[in-house]
Amino acid sequence: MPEDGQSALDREQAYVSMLYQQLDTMRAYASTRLSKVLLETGGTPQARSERESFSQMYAEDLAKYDAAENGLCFGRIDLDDLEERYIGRIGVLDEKNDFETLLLDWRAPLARPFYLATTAAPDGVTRRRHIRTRSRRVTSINDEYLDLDAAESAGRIDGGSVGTESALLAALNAARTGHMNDIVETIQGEQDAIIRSDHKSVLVVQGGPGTGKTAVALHRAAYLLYTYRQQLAKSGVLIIGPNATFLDYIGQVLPSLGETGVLLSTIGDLYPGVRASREDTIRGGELKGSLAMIDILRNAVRDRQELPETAVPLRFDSVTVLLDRRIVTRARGRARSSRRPHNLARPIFVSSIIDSLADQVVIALGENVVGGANLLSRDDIADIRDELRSDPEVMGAIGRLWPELSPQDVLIELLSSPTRLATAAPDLTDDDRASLLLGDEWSFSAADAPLLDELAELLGVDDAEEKERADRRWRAQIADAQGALDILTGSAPQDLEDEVDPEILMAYDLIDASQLAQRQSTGTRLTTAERAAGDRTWTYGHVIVDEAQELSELAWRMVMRRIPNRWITVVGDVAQTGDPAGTSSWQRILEPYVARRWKLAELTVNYRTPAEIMDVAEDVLAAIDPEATIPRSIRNSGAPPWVERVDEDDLEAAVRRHVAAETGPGISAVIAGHDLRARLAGLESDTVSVLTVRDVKGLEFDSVFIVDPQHILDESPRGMNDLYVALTRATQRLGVIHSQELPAVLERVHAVTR
Ligand SMILES: Nc1ncnc2c1ncn2[C@@H]1O[C@H](COP(=O)(O)OP(=O)(O)OP(=O)(O)O)[C@@H](O)[C@H]1O
Repeated sequence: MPEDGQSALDREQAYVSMLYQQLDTMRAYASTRLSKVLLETGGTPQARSERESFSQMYAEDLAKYDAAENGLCFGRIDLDDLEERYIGRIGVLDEKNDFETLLLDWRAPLARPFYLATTAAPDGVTRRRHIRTRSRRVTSINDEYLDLDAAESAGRIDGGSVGTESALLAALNAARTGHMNDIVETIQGEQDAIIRSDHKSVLVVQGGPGTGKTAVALHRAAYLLYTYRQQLAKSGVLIIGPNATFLDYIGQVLPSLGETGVLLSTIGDLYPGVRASREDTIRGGELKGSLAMIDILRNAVRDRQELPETAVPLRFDSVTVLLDRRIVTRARGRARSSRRPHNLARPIFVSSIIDSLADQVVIALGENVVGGANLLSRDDIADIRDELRSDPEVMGAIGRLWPELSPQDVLIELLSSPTRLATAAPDLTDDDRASLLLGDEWSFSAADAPLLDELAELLGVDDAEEKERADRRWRAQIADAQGALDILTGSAPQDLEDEVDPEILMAYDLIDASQLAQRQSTGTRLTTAERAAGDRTWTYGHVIVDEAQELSELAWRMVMRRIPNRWITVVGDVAQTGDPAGTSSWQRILEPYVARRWKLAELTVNYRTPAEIMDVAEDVLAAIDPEATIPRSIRNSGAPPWVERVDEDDLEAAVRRHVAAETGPGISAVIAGHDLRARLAGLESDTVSVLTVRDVKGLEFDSVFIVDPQHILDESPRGMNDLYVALTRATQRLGVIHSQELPAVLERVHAVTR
């Protein structure tokens, strides 16, 4: 007998309530265990370290349960063998009933037909049910029948109090909040294939605006962490986004999926200890991202390996030695021919100079004292070298010729000195060099981070002393652990002392001192993401680059250093490239790293922007690339884009009027060129942002107002791409307000002037 809407709702409510009860039980268990572990004190070092890993595990479980609270269960599939599978944010098992599955984690292979089954390829699924909940209450259900028999035997496919709007359209039409939501309930087939792709090299996800590239990238991170947990928990996953606003916008998605072990960063913040706080000029940023910078930086480092203009006399003991060009040239040649990075080649330079100076001392002593030089033993000469090495004047003079350098020092000095820059970059024009110079403000821009990273490679870190200290610390830790094990063994029952019962395991049988020391030190360590963030040489298990078209060639080198296994998901749209240093071809950018061994996956449906707006955007896309195809919009909004011309003086008032007319729920953006943005900043409020195109990359708003689009075109060599990005940010409404001529590519908006 067909199930009516109300009884279907009641039935699902009963099931969902049972799942929440299970969730409460799981939560109570984790919380009790956590408090118990936290209350315990003392015990052996091993017990302490076990407690720490348990408390971390229970805390993570609790965070996962909290994240699953909203929309715990959102779907169900019925299979033709009458099996029913409920799909949700986490897996729930029935502990009292042979660990039977009550709820499948959306990432589990058995949950996959929920996303993939279609009427053409039902994959055994007869019905897919979307279950929508608010708090713990089931508010509606929406069924799709994948085979006709099942539809007919159900009598009514949709109707009554059962959901009347598909879950996908409901999600797409919802007012925006300024934070991205997860899409686990409505992942589409072409997206699912990418999220679960088992491709182990570079996977490029190319798709037009609004096709869900970012959503897919984030869900792929969650899927990979779930599927390859062992492998990725230690090395971590890095997600790179275009700017801090964007990272804030997507920041909640992974925690809502119960995943915390991911580092989100911009390129500008990827170099540890440096925060980008300055903006380059367009030409400056473009140059900084180009491969030409590698030679310039190499020259800048070589420029710091100096020869003295005239010989430097140095007083040592009773003699004077000369640090002359010949000695320094030879030492520099030796150090350079070692092909080591600057700081690591420095000891070779220093040794060579010390040897030459020691020779001079020996000769001078021979001249001063009868038979002096011959009287010196090998040990005496070694002492002379040691003394020269500890002489501040001598070491100061050597240090000025081949100083120990940090990437920050080299970059600041290069970009603040026209002379140094001219020496390092003789091939650049005067204008280009001027575009690189810092002026009065000595701070870093986003494009400086890859330069610092490049310099860190050219300079190397002479960490021999730090390593020696770490070694000493490690040996001390092992000695402590050994002591702890000795005490444990010493406290074994007396009657076992003489004849240890081979059946009774002693501490030594279970763990040796170095393992114990390791456990103790990992117990106090930071999370994987925190450790990775502070370590320039960290290599990740997987890297996801979003808005990847914006990365410069040097930024790619920086990313690739962090992922030697090349397991990368690259997400972007070459038609949206705004940065002049960005890319218009995936092959060109990836070739040096993986040749042609990368795979392309395409997304073709636009979930964000209504068809009316995409009609306008299509003309702009054709101007960027006549061959490109625009993604198909999944819905119409019924609100055609409009345009209004006003006098220059009325511009601000007109924008204010339109913004004020937005009274419904949701958020708006006013998008303008750089200078205009500053003029319009006063319009900002909780629901209105005034932004440049660079700032709106990857974001979306219910309503978008573009002000004087000609400004946007004029402002950058990639102005047309910027306009395309601006046009495709709206989920509902688009308006253009202008005082300058309207660009010809926007004629279609003209046609619908209101
Ligand atoms: N399967 C889906 N179910 C529900 N919403 C979806 C789905 N796919 C995408 N969306 C929504 O569509 C909007 C656009 O997605 P997203 O920002 O990931 O697109 P994008 O391709 O990265 O866009 P752009 O290149 O313009 O930045 C978001 O609001 C996202 O939540």
